[in-house]
Amino acid sequence: MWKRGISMLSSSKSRLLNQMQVAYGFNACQVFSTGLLNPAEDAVSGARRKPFVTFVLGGPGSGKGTQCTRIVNTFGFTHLSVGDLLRKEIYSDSENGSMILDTIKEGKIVPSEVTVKLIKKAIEASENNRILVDGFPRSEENRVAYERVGGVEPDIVLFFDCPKEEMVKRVLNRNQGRIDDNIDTVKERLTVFEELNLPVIKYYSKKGILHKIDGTGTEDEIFERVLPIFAALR
Ligand SMILES: Nc1ncnc2c1ncn2[C@@H]1O[C@H](COP(=O)(O)OP(=O)(O)O)[C@@H](O)[C@H]1O
Ligand SMILES: O=c1ccn([C@@H]2O[C@H](COP(=O)(O)OP(=O)(O)O)[C@@H](O)[C@H]2O)c(=O)[nH]1
Ligand SMILES: [Mg+2]
Repeated sequence: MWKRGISMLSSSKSRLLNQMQVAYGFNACQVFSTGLLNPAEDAVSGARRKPFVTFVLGGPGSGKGTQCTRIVNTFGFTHLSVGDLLRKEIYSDSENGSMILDTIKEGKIVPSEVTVKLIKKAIEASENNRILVDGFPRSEENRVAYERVGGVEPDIVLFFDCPKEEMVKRVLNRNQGRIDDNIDTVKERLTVFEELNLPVIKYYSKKGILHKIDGTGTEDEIFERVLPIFAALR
């Protein structure tokens, strides 16, 4: 399985992996053959192994999606952006489409039963056993609802810590035509983040699985802070 992943890497990514080998003393084969980041199926029994799940948290515009793309390209994870899953629902014939649209427009949180179902389905459909869940859970209620339905627990949680002013600047410059990238919605989203999402982050910190990452600086500088976290998973 890892061989297929490696063969898809472009030469620039291979270069990065080489740099990582020098910097952190490991190589791609070691990363992909580790006991933690192992193939999706047991070679002998064919049974599905528990995936290695990383939750990626941070305020709006903190750089979650950007850094997830880097992690996917370097470490072969599958990226599940929960915001993207919800946006897809809006444009499908889903009965929840207009409710989801209104909720996102207002900067509030979509009811857990909707989100949890979408995440569970996406994880189960993924043939990869290295998964990034980006942007969930956004509240303690989200977290508990997910645990209740037997969703896969995160092995680690990343938190991109970024000052509010920087997050606002990034969101207003995002330019992806998102209905929630405006000053009124972002203000509400920041309030929701502080009131409802920070307690979840605290919870994972107490559990000892949180990696708090300074989310300021260039994308490259931030990714340099992310690399050792995955390097340590050998
Ligand atoms: N380190 C950075 N410095 C400046 N802009 C960034 C940085 N990281 C991401 N961005 C830009 O900021 C915006 C928000 O980033 P994104 O990854 O979508 O954040 P999130 O998923 O946390 O909302 C995007 O337009 C992205 O290109
Ligand atoms: O678990 C989630 C993830 C997203 N959202 C909604 O989707 C919006 C956009 O989320 P996304 O993660 O795409 O935004 P980002 O933080 O990346 O800007 C949020 O403000 C919420 O309204 C939600 O309700 N639950
Ligand atoms: Mg995002």
